[in-house]
Amino acid sequence: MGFQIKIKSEIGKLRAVLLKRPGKEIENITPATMHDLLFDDIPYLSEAQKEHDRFAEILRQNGTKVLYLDNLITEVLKNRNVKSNFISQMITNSGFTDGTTAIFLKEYFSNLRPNDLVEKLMTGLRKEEVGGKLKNLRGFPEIDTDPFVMAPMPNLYFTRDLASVIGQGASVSNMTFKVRKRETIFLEYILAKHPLFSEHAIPYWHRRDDKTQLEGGDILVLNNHVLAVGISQRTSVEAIEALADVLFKNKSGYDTIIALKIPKSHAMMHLDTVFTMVNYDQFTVYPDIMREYRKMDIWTLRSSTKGIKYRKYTDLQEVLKDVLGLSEIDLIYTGNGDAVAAPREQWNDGSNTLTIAPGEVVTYDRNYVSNELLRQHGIKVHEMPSSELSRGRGGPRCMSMPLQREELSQEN
Ligand SMILES: NC(=[NH2+])NCCC[C@H](N)C(=O)O
Repeated sequence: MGFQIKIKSEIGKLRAVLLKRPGKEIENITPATMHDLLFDDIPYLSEAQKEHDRFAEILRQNGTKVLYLDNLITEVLKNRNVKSNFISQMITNSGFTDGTTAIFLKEYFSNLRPNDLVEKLMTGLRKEEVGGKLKNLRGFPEIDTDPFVMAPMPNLYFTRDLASVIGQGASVSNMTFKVRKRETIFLEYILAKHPLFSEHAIPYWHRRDDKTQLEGGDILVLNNHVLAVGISQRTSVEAIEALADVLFKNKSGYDTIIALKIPKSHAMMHLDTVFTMVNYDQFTVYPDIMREYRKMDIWTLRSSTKGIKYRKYTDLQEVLKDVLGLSEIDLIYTGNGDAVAAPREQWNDGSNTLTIAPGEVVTYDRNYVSNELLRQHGIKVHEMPSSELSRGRGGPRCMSMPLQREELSQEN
């Protein structure tokens, strides 16, 4: 029943994807915490779930196998030893390295069935749920203003950021912000222990405890040997160097990285919020990332016998042509580059397309200017509802982690 993870492009027909349906963790966002939790508003959960279910349905209708993160981790945790190690890791990573709270939490979580354990960890653990039983200072409600002993993980529905499949290997992220750091533990256990994946040994290009900071939203697998990686709020230049080193020295198939510097801001936290690939020679791009016509800071890192070779570019179109060996590149601007529509639609992830086959994408319906433009450029657009999910600052690409795509017959 095992299958091999394999991603050799951004656009090959999407065969299998990992999603997380938003759950009760969303209801544990408050005005006081939303900023730290990386939200700009509090989504209405039941609508967000309906929107997400429609997303999954569009994917299934188009031949994609949809796997859910919570189901997979629940299956993994049926093994008692694995469950015990997993609980310890979650507790340590929640800041309880030792002492009576850690001991209490270990026992508390060990007594939960795998599905309840998963739900509780994702939703967060309230003081009042354990207060009476937690017989130390932490158990007193007055000890601080935080209602949680363990914080919720509302960003889990952005599965993209937790890991990326590159070729036939995986890069598990080291998340920038504390509130997202524990999310990757789920991924690490799923990839290492779930029977679906454990049949084929997975090479790792990056791991969650690697020192360098890297998130999946910054990685685009352009073809079978070229990656684009954002130098961003979430991915450091050191991480890109380390990734290049591992990919180039191992049999990854990857010999070229395009590193693109993007603004370090919340609206553009990852490369995929401003740049995605939708066809062999077509890309969406948010024009404001360019200083002037097509200009930005871009470097290529190429594998050579003397180590990594660097080249600086300033023209996005030129670097894409060079590296992909194409004579023309079609850049499709978010909001048609309009002074108002472009930033408005970028804010709601108008550039964050999930490509499900060459020239075929899933987008948010609210970005109607960008969607219309994509259609004018010959792209087939499947629109999904987006009032609530968009409040988390992520679109269809952020909400999906591709596990397997069909290889392209005509590799560029
Ligand atoms: N791949 C992406 N663009 N993901 C969007 C993540 C949004 C999330 N609220 C965060 O700030 O982390």
